[in-house]
Amino acid sequence: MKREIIKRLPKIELHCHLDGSVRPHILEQIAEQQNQPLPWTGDALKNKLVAPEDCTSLLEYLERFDVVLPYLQEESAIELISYDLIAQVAEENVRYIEVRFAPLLFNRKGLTIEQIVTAVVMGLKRGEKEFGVKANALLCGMRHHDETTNQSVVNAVRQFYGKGVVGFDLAGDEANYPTALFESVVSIAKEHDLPITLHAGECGCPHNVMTAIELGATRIGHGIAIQKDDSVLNACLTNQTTIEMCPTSNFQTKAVTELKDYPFQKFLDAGLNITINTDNRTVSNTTLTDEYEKLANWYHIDYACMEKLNHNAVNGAFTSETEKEHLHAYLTAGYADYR
Ligand SMILES: O=c1[nH]cnc2c1ncn2[C@H]1C[C@H](O)[C@@H](CO)O1
Ligand SMILES: [Zn+2]
Repeated sequence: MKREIIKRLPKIELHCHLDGSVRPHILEQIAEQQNQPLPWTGDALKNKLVAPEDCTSLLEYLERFDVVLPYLQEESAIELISYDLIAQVAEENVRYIEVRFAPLLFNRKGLTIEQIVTAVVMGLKRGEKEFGVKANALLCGMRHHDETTNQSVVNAVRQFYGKGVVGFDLAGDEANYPTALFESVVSIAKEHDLPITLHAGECGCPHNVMTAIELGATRIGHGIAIQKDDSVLNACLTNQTTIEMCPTSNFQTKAVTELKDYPFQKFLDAGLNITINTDNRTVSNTTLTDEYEKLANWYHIDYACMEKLNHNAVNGAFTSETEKEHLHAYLTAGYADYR
C-alpha cells in the first residue's frame, strides 16, 4: 500500500474528537484573538498538545485536553476549530465524518449549551459547504460529570437531532466511572430513539462493552477489551455492533502495549464490523491516512480490506439511508481500480 494512494482514496471517519483535533496554528490564532497569549510556540506548543511518548494511561492522555479547553470558551473559537477540522479531513479525502465533543466542557465563560452546539454545527456546515465533506456532530456526556449535567447533554441531542447532531456518546475516565453508572442517562437517549455510541472497553473491562450494548449502544468506541471475553464478542456479532477502533490512541492510552495484543486481526477474522478512526488528530498526532498506513505495515492489509473497513463505517454511520447509499457508491467507485 502506498501512502499517497491511501491518502487519496475516499474514507469515512466515525470517531474523532473536536477538542483533541485543534491544530497548533489555529490555537495560536485563537489565543491571539482572545488576548490570552500562549506560553509556548513551535515544537514546545506541539509537545504540550500531543500525548507524551511515555504516556501511561487514558487519564494521562486526557490531561492534554487541559491545554486547549481554556481557549474554547467562545463561539467564534468553537466555530473556527469545527470548520478547521473539516479542512483537515478534506485534505485526505474523508467524505463523511462524525465529530464528537462534550458541549459542557465549553461553558466556562457562560455560553449556553445551545450556543455551543450551534457554534459547532455552523463551523461544520461552513466546512461542508467549502470542502464537500459531509459532517455531523455527536454530543458527549462526560463520565466525571453528574447525572443532571449529562441529562442536559441528552436533551441537547434531542433538541438538535436532525439539525446537525446525530447521536449521544459518553467519554472520559472509563476506569473510575464504569458504564453501569450511566444507566439512567443512556436510557433517556434510548427511550427517545436517539442513536448511541459509547466509549467502552478502552480500559481493560469487557463488562463495560456488554453494558453499553444492553443500554442500546449500536456502536462502541475502542472496544479493545472485547478480546478478553467471547460472550461480549458474540454479543457484538449478534447485535452487529460497529466497533470504532483507533490504533494510535489505543497504544498511547495503554489499552494495549504490544502489537501482538492488538485485536485488529482477531476482530476482523471474527467478522466484527470494525472501523478505523483517529480519535484525536492533534493529541494522537495522527491522520486517518496514518492509521491505515499503520495497519498496512502491521497486518499487510490490502486496498480491498481498506474499502471494506470504510463500508463498515458507512453501515454504522448515524445518517440517512439515502446518504449511506451515496457514500457506499462513492467508495465502490473510488476503490474500483485497486481491488
Ligand atoms: O479515547 C478517549 N477516551 C475517553 N475519552 C476521550 C478520549 N479521547 C478524548 N476523550 C475525552 C476528552 C475530551 O475533552 C472529551 C470530549 O471530546 O472526550
Ligand atoms: Zn474517543
